[in-house]
Amino acid sequence: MKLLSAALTRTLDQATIQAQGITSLELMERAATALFDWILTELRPAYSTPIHLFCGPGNNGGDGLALARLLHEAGYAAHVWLLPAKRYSADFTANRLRLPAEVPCQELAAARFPELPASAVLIDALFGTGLSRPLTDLAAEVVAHLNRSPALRIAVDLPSGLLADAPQPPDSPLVQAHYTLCFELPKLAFLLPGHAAFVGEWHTLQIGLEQEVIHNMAVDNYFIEDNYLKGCLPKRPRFSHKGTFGHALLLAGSQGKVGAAVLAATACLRGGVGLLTVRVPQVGYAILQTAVPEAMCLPDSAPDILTELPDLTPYAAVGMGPGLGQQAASREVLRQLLQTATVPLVLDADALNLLGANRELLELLPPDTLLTPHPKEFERLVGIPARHDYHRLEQLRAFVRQHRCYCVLKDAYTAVAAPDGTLYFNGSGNPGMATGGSGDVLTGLLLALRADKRLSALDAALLGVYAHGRAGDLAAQETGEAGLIASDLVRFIGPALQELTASAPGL
Ligand SMILES: NC(=O)C1=CN([C@@H]2O[C@H](COP(=O)(O)OP(=O)(O)OC[C@H]3O[C@@H](n4cnc5c(N)ncnc54)[C@H](OP(=O)(O)O)[C@@H]3O)[C@@H](O)[C@H]2O)[C@@H](O)CC1
Ligand SMILES: Nc1ncnc2c1ncn2[C@@H]1O[C@H](COP(=O)(O)OP(=O)(O)O)[C@@H](O)[C@H]1O
Ligand SMILES: [K+]
Repeated sequence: MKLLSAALTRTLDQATIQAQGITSLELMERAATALFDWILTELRPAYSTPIHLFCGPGNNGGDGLALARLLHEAGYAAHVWLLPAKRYSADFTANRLRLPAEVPCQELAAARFPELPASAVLIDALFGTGLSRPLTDLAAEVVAHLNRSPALRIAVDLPSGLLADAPQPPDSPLVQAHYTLCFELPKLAFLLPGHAAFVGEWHTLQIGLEQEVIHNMAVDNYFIEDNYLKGCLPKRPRFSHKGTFGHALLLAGSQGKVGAAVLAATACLRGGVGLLTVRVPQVGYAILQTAVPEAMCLPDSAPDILTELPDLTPYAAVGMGPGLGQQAASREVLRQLLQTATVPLVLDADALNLLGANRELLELLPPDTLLTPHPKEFERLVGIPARHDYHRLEQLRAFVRQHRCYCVLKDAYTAVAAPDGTLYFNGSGNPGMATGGSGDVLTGLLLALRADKRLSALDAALLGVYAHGRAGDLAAQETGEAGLIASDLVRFIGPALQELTASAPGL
């Protein structure tokens, strides 16, 4: 699913209007009807629930006015509050005129804000994608008033005050919505950590925008939908053998962190790898052989850290990093790996920290290497703290272009960056995954998918990131979010991958 800028959204509106031979007012009516349907099915308000709609001067306000009419016609208690302005959009005015006289409709004034008790529902239709500058004066006061209320706040299209695709000036007034309901496609702004407290839970409502036009739009941000990857993992051929799915090598673990190697190894096996060899220091040998009997173990000669790179000839992919530590000897193993590897690499955790601390190593990254930093590791990799969430995404694009690599920037909405700078945001997963070892599981899973020659680097990254989150969602159904631990993720990798597997055999 594409993520459109505000400008592209406007283009899409106009193209839909032309292609379908409808008026912009009819499109607004579709939007209002979709909002109305969602409110009725999801919130099921009582007829007596006061629904206060705060409407701005543009089409976002027009949506609010049309929704107020629909609610009133269905017997609900709609109250409209208008933000006075010098100019109003044509569709705002048309819907203002269509509002039945019985619907209470007043202009907002600083001295006359309505009381908004906990029992009320507030619809924020002040500003949407047309916001051109931060809110000030009366609009800012209204936003503060809405945020003070204990009532449920629902934002239409965007929480008012949020700029659609530009960084937010610090402390600018912003509605803190519990729900944000937008049309057809989500917005990039919803996926950024700094906006979570304002966007709340977001939903997309279908309003019949032209799919053909969306299809032809060039964008560099995508959202991975639930059904997008279904069937993308090739079915296993009947006569496959363990060589079909590749032999992976995992370099992981150090004194006190052998568990990271165990988690990554079990995840790699559950990810469908044919064979797995794990390189751990001596301290990890018995642990690994006991905890993961399916994996072969090739212990390093050093007692507590990795100091030697094994012969890479047998392996289809190599993963390095979980629990590694950052000793100089391990750095040299990483250097040798980068200099000699001719197969796909997956680098995580301390392998990334070593790259960040020894930036000359970045020049050695083989093309299509997959890196999986969390934001702090990413900051160490690029060496410059991001000024804001959009800046971090710019840094991410620049990084993958410069190093011709894939980078999985892990977060609530993990971004998979391809070497051409395209970003794919993942929506699966839940806060239960914010627990030690979740990232090690992802590394193991991605290593398995990179060892599978049937998958491209991009498909492996997208499938792995999505399946990791999906495993978290399946696990949380059993354990709850608080009780989820990384080994639960491993248990659900199989079911998550099964959902993504093609039903028919590939060629
Ligand atoms: N496909 C879709 O997605 C569909 C979208 N639809 C809806 O249209 C909405 C976009 O409507 P829109 O373009 O009229 O913009 P909107 O956000 O109402 O605001 C514009 C007004 O605000 C003003 N203004 C701006 N900044 C300001 C400030 N800081 N302080 C004060 N004023 C400020 C600005 O004035 P100006 O900047 O010109 O001075 C102008 O008057 C979209 O979010 C969705 O809800 C549906 O109807 C149909 C399908
Ligand atoms: N709130 C969340 N929603 C979805 N996924 C999450 C959330 N918090 C963490 N995750 C996922 O869990 C993993 C955590 O990785 P990482 O920070 O490297 O953990 P660790 O270093 O402990 O192994 C990432 O894949 C991240 O996307
Ligand atoms: K809004």
